[in-house]
Amino acid sequence: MSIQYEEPMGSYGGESLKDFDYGVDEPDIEDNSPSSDSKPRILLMGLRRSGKSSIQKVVFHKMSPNETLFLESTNKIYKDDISDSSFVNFQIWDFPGQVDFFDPTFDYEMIFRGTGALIFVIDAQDDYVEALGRLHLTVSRAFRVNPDINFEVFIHKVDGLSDDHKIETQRDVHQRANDDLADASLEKLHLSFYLTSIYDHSIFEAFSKVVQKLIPQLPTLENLLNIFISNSGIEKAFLFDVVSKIYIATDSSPVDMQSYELCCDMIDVVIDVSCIYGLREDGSGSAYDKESLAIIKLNNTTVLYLKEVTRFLALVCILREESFERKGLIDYNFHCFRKAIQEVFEVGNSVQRSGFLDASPPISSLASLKAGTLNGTPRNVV
Ligand SMILES: Nc1nc2c(ncn2[C@@H]2O[C@H](COP(=O)(O)OP(=O)(O)OP(=O)(O)O)[C@@H](O)[C@H]2O)c(=O)[nH]1
Repeated sequence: MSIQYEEPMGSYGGESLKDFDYGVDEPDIEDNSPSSDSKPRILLMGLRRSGKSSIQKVVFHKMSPNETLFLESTNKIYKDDISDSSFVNFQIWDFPGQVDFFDPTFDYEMIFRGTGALIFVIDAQDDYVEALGRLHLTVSRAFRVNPDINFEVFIHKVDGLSDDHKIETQRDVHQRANDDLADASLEKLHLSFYLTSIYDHSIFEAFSKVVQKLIPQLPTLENLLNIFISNSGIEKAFLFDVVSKIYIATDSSPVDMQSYELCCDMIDVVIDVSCIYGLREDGSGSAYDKESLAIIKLNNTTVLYLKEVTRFLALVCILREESFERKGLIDYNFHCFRKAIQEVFEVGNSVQRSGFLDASPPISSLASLKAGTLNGTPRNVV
């Protein structure tokens, strides 16, 4: 395997990678600023010790899974503002395991009204009968307050289960949870199930899917990625949020876990090397900036290609070595792709300011992206 850096990369402002994260925990749920109201809210709920805080720390704060063994029990709602990127712009609320809906000081109506997704975490290594009862109580209450919430169930800690046991557990949880909903005449309430563990990439994959459902621009992003890869001879492309390694969009070909893991590993390698060798003498600079770019050639004729798209997003592509010979074309198409993404941001920001969310495709950049085709000479179409 050879790693090639075409441009030097800086550092995350002199901090070690672990110190670089989205924000700080605020042990306070009172925040009535208009900006925080407009951000989608993701709730992490579930029984005590099911793994909620571990998920939040591993995905968004670079905590290593082993360190979660020492996490103390959460006793307040922790609000985490993930707002440094325009696309991944939300808050995560980590609930203590023992939330009591009958406690008059717990204003669940207010909380559910502003919620985009509710993640209910079930410990698959434990007896989950009590968790299923709690899941039913939680989602039925939330659904009555806000039927637009996406309900996501993480069947968590599956690292301790055999493959057969995983599938059996998922089937059983799915069946029982939906039977409970049917008994309560709540068939319209849709639950999505994921098998997760903090010890592998499954938690990042699951979180990616949860976050994607909250991105109104998703169809536009997918469309742009489809056009980009088909005109550039690329097999698979992911648009990554670099810090969390959540992929916020990919082209419409199926995602296989190995490709996703490979791309995640590439981001880790690039950022780690950049943190160590990319700093200026005085320690200033950034590990990820607009010059960030890396090419990794694997020994099976596959090339991994990473390029900066915005301050927080990177495009990571998987392609064959022979397609990479047309690097000029790929770079030209990438240039158009990046421009289109910037237009999506601009549209997103302006409609958000006017209080209306829509995702119209940025026509001009799409046109020029189509213009640089695999077999032709890149040219500009206005
Ligand atoms: N094996 C395994 N253990 C996990 C996983 N995720 C979390 N844990 C462990 O589960 C324990 C409880 O994790 P926490 O994140 O504190 O659980 P919590 O749901 O936030 O707990 P409360 O704050 O009490 O509600 C810790 O010892 C974690 O190391 C996982 O995917 N696999």
